[in-house]
Amino acid sequence: MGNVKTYGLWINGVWRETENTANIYDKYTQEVYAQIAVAEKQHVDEAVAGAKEALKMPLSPYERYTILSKAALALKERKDEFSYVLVKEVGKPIREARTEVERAAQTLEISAEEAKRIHGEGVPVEAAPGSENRLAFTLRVPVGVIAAITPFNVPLNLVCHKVGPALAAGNSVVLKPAEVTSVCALMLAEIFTEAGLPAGRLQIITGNGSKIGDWLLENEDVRMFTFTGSERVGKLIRQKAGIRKVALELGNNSATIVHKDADIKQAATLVCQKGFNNAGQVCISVQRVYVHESISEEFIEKLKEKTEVLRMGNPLLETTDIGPMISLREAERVESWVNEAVEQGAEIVVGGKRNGACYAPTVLKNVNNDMKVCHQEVFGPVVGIETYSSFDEVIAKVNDSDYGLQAGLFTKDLNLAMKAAKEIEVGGLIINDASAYRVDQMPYGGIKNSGTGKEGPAYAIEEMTEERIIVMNLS
Ligand SMILES: NC(=O)c1ccc[n+]([C@@H]2O[C@H](COP(=O)([O-])OP(=O)(O)OC[C@H]3O[C@@H](n4cnc5c(N)ncnc54)[C@H](O)[C@@H]3O)[C@@H](O)[C@H]2O)c1
Ligand SMILES: O=C[C@H](O)CS(=O)(=O)O
Repeated sequence: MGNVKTYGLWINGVWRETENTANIYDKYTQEVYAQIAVAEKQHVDEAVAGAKEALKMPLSPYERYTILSKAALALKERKDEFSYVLVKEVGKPIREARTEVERAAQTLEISAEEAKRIHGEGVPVEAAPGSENRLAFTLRVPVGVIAAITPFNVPLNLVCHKVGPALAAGNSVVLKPAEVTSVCALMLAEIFTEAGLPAGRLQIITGNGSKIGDWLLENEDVRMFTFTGSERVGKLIRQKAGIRKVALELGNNSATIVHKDADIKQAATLVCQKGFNNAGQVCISVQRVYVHESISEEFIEKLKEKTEVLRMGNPLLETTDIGPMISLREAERVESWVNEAVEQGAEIVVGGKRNGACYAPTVLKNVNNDMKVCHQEVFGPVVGIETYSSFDEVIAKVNDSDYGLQAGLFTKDLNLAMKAAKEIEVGGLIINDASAYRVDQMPYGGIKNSGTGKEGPAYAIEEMTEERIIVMNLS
């Protein structure tokens, strides 16, 4: 472990060593490639206190804009370095890693622009009898100290989706990245320092998720929790946060409909791309595909052709399409769910094999909603296909889910597209693309067990500010 770098906690603008450390593994080779500090309660309290103290020196919207713009630029300049780290700690193929870094820089850029657009509105209180001489307007003020807790799968861009808007809105952030992919988040400390962010505005605490989560939740100086991760942890945070603000971006078992009038080749290409990206470890990854019965054979054949040529292996190679899953345990879980589905009557069209932590991109047909691969979130490279005969039937199937983040629909019929837009219960419907379409300025967030609140800097800023009414008595 001679060349292994150890990262401290980032508190009040300095690196802090801790008694205990944890290993970060290269997800493909399983070698230790870095070590992170493991925080104790006093570190968390110190970070929150420093974050609160930093708020005493407010930053103007233009200062926030400047800092975030510089951070975006610095991230772009270090794209190769960040991409390499994402390959190592996530196991994400290098081409996807580069895309994540580009998107993270865009998220910071959009946040910078939004910092200049935060505004209240005039409120016509003078229309109330007796208030003729009054004038009112709202201000949007920062919430204060925000705790941001993030998942392993998109560990740079999803951190930027929290830190960017929070800083744009004038808050301080205490960030707790996922244990197994903490390094790219820690590297952001250098980016923001270089960009001129005052000490204390961004604190980064690493270590055990449930302990740090509880210490943050116990600290009443944290005024908001913004969480992306599993439904289980999201519910815990919601229970423990009390009356404080909570934004939750949770899981999904995303559906995509391929209707009989769809461009079948386009649908097969996009379902393949968006079902197996990041080995399916994407919250809007295509999981349930509903194909009209009249085109199902042709669609399945095309999807098979596209899937069987995907190359699985070393994520550092330019030619690799699918890298390892985040752990052997996760790959074994996916394998057991697929095997169980097969025992229940599903058929493997392609895939269904595991090599260590790498699980082959897998297409199943004849699936149904009693199978885990349909009704639970797979979070792995598995796409299950079911057929349908009527549009009302397929809308009911899509809605037969505890989740509601995004869905996709391939159809050329505008009327059906609009019917789906009104009736499918999701935060976002993507027409003529698969469920996993996201660009960083759009409102993004789910309903049902997929969470509450929206991301996308303009929308997250709404969540991360309080609306204050100012009423002037002019008489
Ligand atoms: N909706 C979205 O935008 C979105 C995006 C990415 C991932 N996800 C979801 O994230 C999940 C996969 O990510 P994961 O495995 O990292 O999720 P996870 O819930 O296990 O972990 C997420 C974060 O929570 C922390 N944590 C763990 N226990 C905690 C506790 N008791 N209190 C507070 N924090 C705690 C972890 O350390 C980590 O930082 C999937 O369900 C996926 O759908 C959702
Ligand atoms: O995992 C879910 C992510 O939010 C999807 S994306 O990487 O932001 O497109």
